[in-house]
Amino acid sequence: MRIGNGFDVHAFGEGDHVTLGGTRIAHARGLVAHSDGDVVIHALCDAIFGALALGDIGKHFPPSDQRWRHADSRQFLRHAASLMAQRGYALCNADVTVVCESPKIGPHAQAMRENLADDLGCRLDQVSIKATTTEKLGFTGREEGIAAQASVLLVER
Ligand SMILES: Nc1ccn([C@@H]2O[C@H](COP(=O)(O)O)[C@@H](O)[C@H]2O)c(=O)n1
Ligand SMILES: C[C@@]1(CO)OP(=O)(O)OP(=O)(O)OC[C@H]1O
Repeated sequence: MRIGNGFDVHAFGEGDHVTLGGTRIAHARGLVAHSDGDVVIHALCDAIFGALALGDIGKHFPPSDQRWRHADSRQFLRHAASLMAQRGYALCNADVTVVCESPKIGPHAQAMRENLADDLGCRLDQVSIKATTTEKLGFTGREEGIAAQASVLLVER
């Protein structure tokens, strides 16, 4: 059994939507990133890479590599899932907390879980998405960006 955790932040910038957990959510601002800025998937990838002691997302998909410019982060998650399987592990469960005042995540949580379960090749009940504000405190409270934190447990196949 192996445990991993991941954390990611992206700042708000110009745009009319954010992509979280592979789900496009209309919003007054976008997220500044090399890829699509999907903090949910980036945190989840880092949790998986961490559990496998395989470094972090920037090692696998360097921000200096133009291939990942505006990339769909779901391909990062599918890659992490394939490395997990190659090394003889399967996901027991993943739990993600999204931290932002807005957008509200609740109405999109089911769609996000479905995307993540598809990419991870697991059941829906193995993937949890939660959200919290920081009660207007700190950078998320000032709506300067979105943070996500992920935990995973991997089991031998
Ligand atoms: N971006 C968010 C933030 C929160 N939620 C939901 O609201 C509940 C209350 O949030 P608090 O920060 O006041 O505890 C939280 O438990 C989530 O269900 C959300 O959907 N999107
Ligand atoms: C995802 C990558 C891809 O180049 O770039 P960003 O979209 O900027 O996201 P970050 O969370 O900073 O992780 C680093 C990179 O791997």
